[in-house]
Amino acid sequence: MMIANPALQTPPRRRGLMLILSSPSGAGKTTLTRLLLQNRDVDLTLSVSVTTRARRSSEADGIHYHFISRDRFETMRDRGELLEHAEVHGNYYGTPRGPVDEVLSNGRDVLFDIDYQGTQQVRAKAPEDVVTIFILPPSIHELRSRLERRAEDAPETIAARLRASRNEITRWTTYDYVLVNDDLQRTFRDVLAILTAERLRRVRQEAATAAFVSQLLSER
Ligand SMILES: Nc1nc2c(ncn2[C@@H]2O[C@H](COP(=O)(O)OP(=O)(O)O)[C@@H](O)[C@H]2O)c(=O)[nH]1
Ligand SMILES: Nc1ncnc2c1ncn2[C@@H]1O[C@H](COP(=O)(O)OP(=O)(O)O)[C@@H](O)[C@H]1O
Repeated sequence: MMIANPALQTPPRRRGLMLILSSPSGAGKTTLTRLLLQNRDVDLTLSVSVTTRARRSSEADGIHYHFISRDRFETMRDRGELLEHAEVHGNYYGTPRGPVDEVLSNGRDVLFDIDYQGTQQVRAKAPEDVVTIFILPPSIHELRSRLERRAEDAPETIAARLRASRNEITRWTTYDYVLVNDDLQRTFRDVLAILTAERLRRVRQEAATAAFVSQLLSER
């Protein structure tokens, strides 16, 4: 006779993880993020940052960023509403804490497109739950071409981002994984492989596996 065990009918979900993508401007974070979010099997929720930079013509408020004033940013920061924040290329960027906490507490995973400063802050707060990937361009020449082809920024903005890219690139050593984004589909497959393996880590499956193992061991 089968005896229903209510604890096994609703196995605990694994811990949610935080997948962080960082790169110099133009290496391909936004493109990879779009591919990840478009894929129905991936099940990631994007953390939508607040920023004080001007909206690009391709961007929508509330989808790519929440575009806010400096005053509003400083209020959010001072009230502790940001999980992390940094000044990048002369603008403020930050991650609203509330939506991230909500997704993680439901056992789901959050995707972040943030810089190395923000990555350090999130890692310091939740070292066990963070998976970090740094995306490198195949060359500086290609990085410049991509920024120019994207044609979203003024020439002086592109020049400033290229100058900053040299410092950003040196941060690769602080990341768990480093990918050279030459062939986009290949990089995307590598990101998926990392995500799949990280989701399967024992520490993230501990509660569900313990419940399963006790069921296995109770079999006669
Ligand atoms: N620390 C931090 N960095 C962010 C956040 N949102 C975006 N960034 C980073 O800010 C930098 C500039 O982003 P963006 O203005 O969208 O330019 P792009 O990288 O050229 O697309 C990138 O390195 C982003 O990863 C955030 O909430 N926190
Ligand atoms: N692997 C790739 N090969 C060629 N072009 C790419 C590749 N990845 C991204 N791009 C292009 O490069 C430009 C910059 O990419 P984007 O994703 O906006 O970079 P980031 O978000 O890191 O600033 C975009 O026009 C994008 O279509």
